[in-house]
Amino acid sequence: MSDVVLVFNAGSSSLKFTVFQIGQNPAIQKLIKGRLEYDVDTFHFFASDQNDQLLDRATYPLSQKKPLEYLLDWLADHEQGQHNIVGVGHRIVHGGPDFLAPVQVTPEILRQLEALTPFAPLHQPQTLAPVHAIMAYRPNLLQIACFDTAFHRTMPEIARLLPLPRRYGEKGICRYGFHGLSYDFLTQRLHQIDPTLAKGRTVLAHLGSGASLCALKGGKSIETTMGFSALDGLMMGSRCGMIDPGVLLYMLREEKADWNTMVNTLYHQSGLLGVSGVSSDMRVLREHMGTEQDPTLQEHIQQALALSAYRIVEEVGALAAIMGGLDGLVFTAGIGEHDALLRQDVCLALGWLGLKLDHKANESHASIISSPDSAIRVRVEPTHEELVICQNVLPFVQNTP
Ligand SMILES: Nc1ncnc2c1ncn2[C@@H]1O[C@H](COP(=O)(O)OP(=O)(O)O)[C@@H](O)[C@H]1O
Ligand SMILES: CC(=O)OP(=O)(O)O
Ligand SMILES: [Mg+2]
Repeated sequence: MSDVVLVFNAGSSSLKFTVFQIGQNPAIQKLIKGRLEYDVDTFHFFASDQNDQLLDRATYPLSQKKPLEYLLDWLADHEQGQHNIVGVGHRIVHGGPDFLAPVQVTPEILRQLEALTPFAPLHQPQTLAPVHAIMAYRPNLLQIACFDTAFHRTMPEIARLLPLPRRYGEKGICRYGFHGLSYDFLTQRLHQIDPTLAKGRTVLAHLGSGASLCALKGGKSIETTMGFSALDGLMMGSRCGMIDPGVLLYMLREEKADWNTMVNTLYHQSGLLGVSGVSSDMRVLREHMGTEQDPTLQEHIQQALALSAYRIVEEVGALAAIMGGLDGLVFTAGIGEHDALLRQDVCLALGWLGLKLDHKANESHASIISSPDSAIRVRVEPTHEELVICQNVLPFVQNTP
């Protein structure tokens, strides 16, 4: 029987899970990887083995089965006494001002994490759901919470402050930053493959359904585009990103918008979806670009794609200014890893900084996509938040080899 760690990575568009075998050589080895995706009234389940071969897939109406219960039952069936789960690691989106490192979840800690829900009203319940499910299913299992906010604990005080009356800061209303598990992975990876970028002035670009940039200087986060909430910064799949607060005041006063309407508009109806009127999903937009017959829709899709790249360029410039220059740019997550056209739009617009794109390398999603004489090295690196979570669980597991 082998010892395994189960990792949950709950995001806005899916719940990813990985089963890692822990041992000596290698210390961490992926055994099973899978995800749950949600539609309006159905969920889809996928699982693959260590060689990425499909093990199982299923679709059920949400009225018939609860997705997390289905996943835990599937894992129990699949385990069949082969694996001993020694710990469960979770991506928790918000650690607030106090949780700056991974922590073992107890009922009291869980209450404290739930109390942070007003800071991340959509993400916090999503990322805590697997914790609740495991507590109900196997209450004695070791559970470790790993925080998206923790990597940004190195941001200077000035980057954390919001220019609001002091009483807001005293309530924890300040800038935190997110996607920290992904940035932690990329930083570790850069130390292995490109120490110059790991130690230099590098922008890490996590471009998925949620998207943000991190200014990494000397191996530490000194600034990031998300702030108090995961709504700030870049334009995203269905989130607006940074927006003039005057627009919110207009919605409140002129449209008499209530909290639900505001949340729905800003989190679910904006971004790529809002501007294109077609989809929040980059792949769908790229497909439509080639086939859309309606000229107005064509134009709207084009504008959504252009605005998305424009906002990235704007924010890379801002982070370069904060770091006093730019040595590297690293693209990651669903869009960053796979969408060569967006990378091209961003890199061409940054040509004034001396960035030179190697078009062939970019089109083939090579690891380095800048040309050798570029002043800025541009890389494409798959992220692996689950691995960082597993690493964080190991010190808590007693008798770890
Ligand atoms: N081959 C691809 N080309 C373009 N975009 C892609 C591709 N694969 C995934 N994406 C985009 O990546 C985004 C999802 O990124 P991901 O990192 O998986 O998000 P999350 O972790 O937030 O669920 C979606 O917009 C999706 O369309
Ligand atoms: C913090 C955040 O935006 O997460 P996700 O990308 O999973 O939505
Ligand atoms: Mg993600």
